[in-house]
Amino acid sequence: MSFSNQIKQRWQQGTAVCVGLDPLPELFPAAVSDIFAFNKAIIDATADLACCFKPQFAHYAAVAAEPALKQTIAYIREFYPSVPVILDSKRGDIGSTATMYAREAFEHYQADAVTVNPYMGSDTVLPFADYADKGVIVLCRTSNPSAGEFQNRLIDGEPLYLHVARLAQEQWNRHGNISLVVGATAPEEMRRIRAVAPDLPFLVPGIGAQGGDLQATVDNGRFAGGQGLMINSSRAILYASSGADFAQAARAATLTLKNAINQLAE
Ligand SMILES: O=c1ccn([C@@H]2O[C@H](COP(=O)(O)O)[C@@H](O)[C@H]2O)c(=O)[nH]1
Repeated sequence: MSFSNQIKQRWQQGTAVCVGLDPLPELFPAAVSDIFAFNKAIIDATADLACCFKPQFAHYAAVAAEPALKQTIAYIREFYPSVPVILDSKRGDIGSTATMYAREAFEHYQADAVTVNPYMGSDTVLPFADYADKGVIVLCRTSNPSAGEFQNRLIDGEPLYLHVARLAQEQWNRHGNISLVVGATAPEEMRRIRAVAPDLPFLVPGIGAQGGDLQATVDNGRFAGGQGLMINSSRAILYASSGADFAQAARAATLTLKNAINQLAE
């Protein structure tokens, strides 16, 4: 099944929570031996509540744990095949290299979707978008404090992030597989992006540890008919407890977020 249909199915099952898998071994409880063991416990505790999982690439590459990343994705695909995996690697490069990055995400790691940095232009996005069944999640308006330095700069009277949203909606979405990254920390920008891209799903980081506004995210980000959001939380779920009960605490944090989103969407 395509990434787009997998996500729609998870929305219909009542969840919009993206569980971020950002392992920080220094925060692991003493009894946890390695990254895969930590991820497996989190995945087993949250899969039925999750719309998708999002491992962030640098958290693995920085500690030479690419095999644990591959093992994590393979585990989700084998035991929870209805929950898609977004590889958050924010790739972007000239076309020939972008083709290799697309192979890395979709063929080597077997991810269902990947985050892509579009700020080098269309030819950096299209090699990913050519994988029609895979999701391509384009950075549009990011959640970090300095995001506006470039992304909010006006070009022809409109902020740069809106040009990205329009290209995504009108030119890159030939296979219906494009989504946008829109940070929860920028609710007004989110409202403007939704007006330009009425039917592109949003991956929304910034809830939880970054203090984004959940009510504004739901109000400004969802489709006119509801749904449309993959709301990520990483540290607030993974490190909800540093004790032996970390997996149960992660489940409780995921359930709280899922219920809060559903309540706010009513
Ligand atoms: O604009 C962006 C794009 C990606 N991220 C990533 O999302 C998670 C957020 O983690 P929290 O612990 O929930 O803050 C992390 O992997 C970032 O690399 C983002 O935060 N903002």
